[in-house]
Amino acid sequence: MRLESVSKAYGDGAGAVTALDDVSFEVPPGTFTAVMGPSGSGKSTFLHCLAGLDRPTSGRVYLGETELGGLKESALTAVRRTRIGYVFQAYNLMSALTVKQNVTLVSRLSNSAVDEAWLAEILGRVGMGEHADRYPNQLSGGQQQRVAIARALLTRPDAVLADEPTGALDTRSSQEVLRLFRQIVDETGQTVLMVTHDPVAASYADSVVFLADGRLAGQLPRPTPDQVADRMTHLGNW
Ligand SMILES: Nc1ncnc2c1ncn2[C@@H]1O[C@H](COP(=O)(O)OP(=O)(O)OP(=O)(O)O)[C@@H](O)[C@H]1O
Repeated sequence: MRLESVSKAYGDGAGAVTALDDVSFEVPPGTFTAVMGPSGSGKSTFLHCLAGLDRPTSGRVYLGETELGGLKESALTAVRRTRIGYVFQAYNLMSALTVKQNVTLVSRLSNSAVDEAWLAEILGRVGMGEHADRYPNQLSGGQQQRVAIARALLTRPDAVLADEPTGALDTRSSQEVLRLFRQIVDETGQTVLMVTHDPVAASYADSVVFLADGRLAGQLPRPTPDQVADRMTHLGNW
């Protein structure tokens, strides 16, 4: 995944806000990257542009060789549905559906056949194999987030993009989710990109990219929580 000179402005005239300002960045395939920066620095916009959820005002976004800006809406929807998995802070599970039904909902809505063996493997991988018939309100926050991760993995996406996936979780559940992301990268070679405010969460990544005022403000390979916290302190309020 790659951003080339991407800028994104919201609104126009005197009220315009520049959320991203000429950002170029490549997410190396098969790695775990964390995105950090002060509140309002453009982290979610960065993730949304990479994910094709938001179209940049200028610049180009590539997923592999595919330039997302060149795609018609229907083709972009297909890329979003099959090649990218999303995980959000609020797990966004349907309360009336079981774990298994939640994980397969999008496939069933698009009339795609569900590979039961693959579904079982994915549920096992996120540690939810024994809870496949439970409803979300019978699960802890960490378990619900692991269901959301299983849902993101169902189409065997090239990349999983996560916006504050541990923001609502306690320390132990956060650890489970972060270990799972680490495992996805190390064992399947998929790419994970995660926006976070938490230096400990960021330290699970191979590298941290920092944003400030919509611009790239450095990168930290093999981060430790202390190094990340130190960088963030120098970037301002967070
Ligand atoms: N839909 C929108 N309309 C107008 N302005 C927006 C919109 N989305 C984001 N912005 C503005 O763009 C800037 C960057 O926002 P963004 O959500 O990307 O930052 P962030 O780093 O993810 O913030 P936070 O850590 O608080 O979630 C902010 O000034 C924000 O107010």
